[in-house]
Amino acid sequence: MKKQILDTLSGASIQTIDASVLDRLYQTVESRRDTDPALSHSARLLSRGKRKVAQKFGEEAVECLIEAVAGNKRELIGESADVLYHLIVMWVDAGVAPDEVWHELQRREGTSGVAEKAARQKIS
Ligand SMILES: N=c1c2ncn([C@@H]3O[C@H](COP(=O)(O)OP(=O)(O)OP(=O)(O)O)[C@@H](O)[C@H]3O)c2ncn1[C@@H]1O[C@H](COP(=O)(O)O)[C@@H](O)[C@H]1O
Repeated sequence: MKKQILDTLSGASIQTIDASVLDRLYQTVESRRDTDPALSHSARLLSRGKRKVAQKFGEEAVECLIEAVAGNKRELIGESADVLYHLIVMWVDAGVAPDEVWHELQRREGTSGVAEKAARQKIS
């Protein structure tokens, strides 16, 4: 995935980071499946099962929204990274490949959420 999603302000210079970092993170977590849980946090989480993986994602999401509501931008960035990491662990556990999510996002591109919701309400 080549789309640039984040411009990080580091000191005086702006460093552009590519969203392929998420693809690489997925590959890394996937590769940890059979690693000794003592050596890898991802392996430890995955070994604890689906419920624990989902619980950790939920906890990180709550921590993220707390920082957003408090208006703490720096903390929100850190918590967002935790959420993305734990979401990826949940994808690995569930057998969802990042490409499947990217395709879904691509499919939605250009469709206004307002129009999509209105169309759904007409059907039901
Ligand atoms: N992005 C992350 C990342 N973000 C957060 N964390 C870890 O997530 C943990 C969250 O801490 P918690 O105390 O909430 O979790 P916990 O220790 O399971 O505690 P419990 O609630 O279960 O008791 C911390 O140990 C963080 O270091 C991460 N661990 C790994 N990664 C990435 O995953 C890659 C592989 O890591 P390993 O699997 O450890 O090799 C790394 O190179 C990183 O790129």
